[in-house]
Amino acid sequence: MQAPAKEQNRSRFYYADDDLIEKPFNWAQIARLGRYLKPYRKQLIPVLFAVLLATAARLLIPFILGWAIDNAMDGGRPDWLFYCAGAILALFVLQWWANRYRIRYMNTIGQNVIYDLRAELFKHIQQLSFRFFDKRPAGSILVRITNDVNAMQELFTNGVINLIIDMVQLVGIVALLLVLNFKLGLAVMITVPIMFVASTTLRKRIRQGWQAVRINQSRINSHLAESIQGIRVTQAFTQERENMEFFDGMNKRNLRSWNKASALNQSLGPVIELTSAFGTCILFWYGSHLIQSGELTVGMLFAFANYIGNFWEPINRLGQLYSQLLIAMASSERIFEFFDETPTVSEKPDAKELPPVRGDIRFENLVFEYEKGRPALRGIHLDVKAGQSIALVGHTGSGKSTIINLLCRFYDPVQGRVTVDGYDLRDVTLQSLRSQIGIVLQDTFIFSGTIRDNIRYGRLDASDEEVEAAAKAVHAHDFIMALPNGYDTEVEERGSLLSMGQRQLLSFARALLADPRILILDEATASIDTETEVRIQEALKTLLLGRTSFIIAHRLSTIRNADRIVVLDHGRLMEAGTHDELMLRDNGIYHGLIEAQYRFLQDAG
Ligand SMILES: Nc1ncnc2c1ncn2[C@@H]1O[C@H](COP(=O)(O)OP(=O)(O)OP(=O)(O)O)[C@@H](O)[C@H]1O
Repeated sequence: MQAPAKEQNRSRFYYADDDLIEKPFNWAQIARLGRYLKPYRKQLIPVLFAVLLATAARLLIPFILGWAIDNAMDGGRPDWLFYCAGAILALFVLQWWANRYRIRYMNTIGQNVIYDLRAELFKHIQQLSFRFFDKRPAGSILVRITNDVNAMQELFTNGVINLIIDMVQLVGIVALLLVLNFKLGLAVMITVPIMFVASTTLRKRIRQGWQAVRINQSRINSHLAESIQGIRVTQAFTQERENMEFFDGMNKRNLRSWNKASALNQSLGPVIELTSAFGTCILFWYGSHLIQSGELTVGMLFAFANYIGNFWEPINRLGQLYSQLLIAMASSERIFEFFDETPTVSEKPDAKELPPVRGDIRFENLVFEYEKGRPALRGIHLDVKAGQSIALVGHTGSGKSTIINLLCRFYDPVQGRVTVDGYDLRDVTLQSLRSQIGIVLQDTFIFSGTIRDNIRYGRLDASDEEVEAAAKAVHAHDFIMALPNGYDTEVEERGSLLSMGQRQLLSFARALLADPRILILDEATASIDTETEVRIQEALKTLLLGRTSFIIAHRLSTIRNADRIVVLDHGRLMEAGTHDELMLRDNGIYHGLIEAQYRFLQDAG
């Protein structure tokens, strides 16, 4: 199978951190994983006890059988056979009961561990700063929370306990073999080093095979997430075929890597089986010699053969467990990498609560860069009085959103500071700051749920009356009532069933309900009809009343209505003033921008 050339040429969905799974087996990581079991110590003790009980029962059965052959059958006491059969039956029942208990409780513990892990990971990711998300596509984050956590599930429900069962069984059998007949015990164990060498060389290749599988799967998932999120763009640009080809290439590569890893994995079994057959040959050859010399009974040879059968099984399974462990190690390493990520914007230990603000805001000589050496803001100085509305204007990439990002403290400035009512943002808690800032984004985020839920997102304890009052104030009530179930209409995820203007009005209602002193508005760029424009402008007036507001403005009407217009260019504040003041500067940037917009509108008309 040849992967399409297109896919091979591209490095899309290749993440530098995929390479991380090349790291070797790591005990520190196992210990770190073990910490997740710690809260369940008490439940683990009876499970371990059940494991011991089941193993002891299992190991006793061959001994009883051997004993029965020597003493009941050979020894001429066939009546003892009845008791032996009874004992074996009792041991089987005990083994069955202990296994049932173990499986049930271990599943619960495993699921609880996964629950804890997932919850902790989600909580942690929510706290991470914007910088973290700048570096990673949403798909790769998604893969970690779903795939990598799921990969751990098998480890915690079956892996850990099987490891313990196999170890206990192995140790038990070795001890029994040596006690029953030291010489024969040693002889059959000659095969162990052979098996060890054969399986360790295979193990490395198996591990690399599974690593390749995980990388390929993670890419497929990232591509899937991106494709589904961007399906509209794909269809609009009729890129389905090329997307399919690209996906097909990834899918084939995944299939190939899976087949290879799986074949390697399965080759371990026959190696073990061959070695175990060799062990059985030694057993019968050397065992019959020992019987002839009177050092071994037939019954004990029978017991030995049984133990040997039970001996290869855990060794074989340990090999499989090892690959499972490696898969889980790779996943856990990627999960821990997230856990080790600390928010770049963090609260000081002595951060104060920002009291209810008036809304005086100062940007003092603000310098900021997203990437070193590429300043996005170069010395911004701006004084905003409480209640003023500021329109931020400038070419794309001039730094408008960056000012907002710093005001919300999504990032910290490289130089200078931002103050609200005289408080440096770095001295107050994030919660007390952000809870007093309302943000209305250009791409209004509509969650799945009802219209009412979506407005209430602004203030969760708002009553139905308050929700409706907010909707009325921003003129959203009429269109909501025209929907099939009014306020209880379910909106699809991201509000795809609502128009752009309707989504804007909903987000205004949401912001009004939250009633923040400081409001940030990223105005939608999409053109809307004049009637909606008028409605939105009226809604805006209600929304902005008495708040300090920053509007990344695109519509002329919004810009003109602002108390002050701030013009940015390449991260510098170039002009500030009212519309009339700025229009007086014939060669000014603002003057140029407005002229250009008029010309555009005239041409379009
Ligand atoms: N997350 C980021 N990582 C790296 N660079 C960024 C990031 N966000 C913005 N930039 C860069 O910072 C500069 C300012 O960007 P900003 O988003 O503030 O511009 P803007 O004026 O809001 O543009 P637009 O009107 O297109 O939204 C640009 O050069 C941009 O490329």
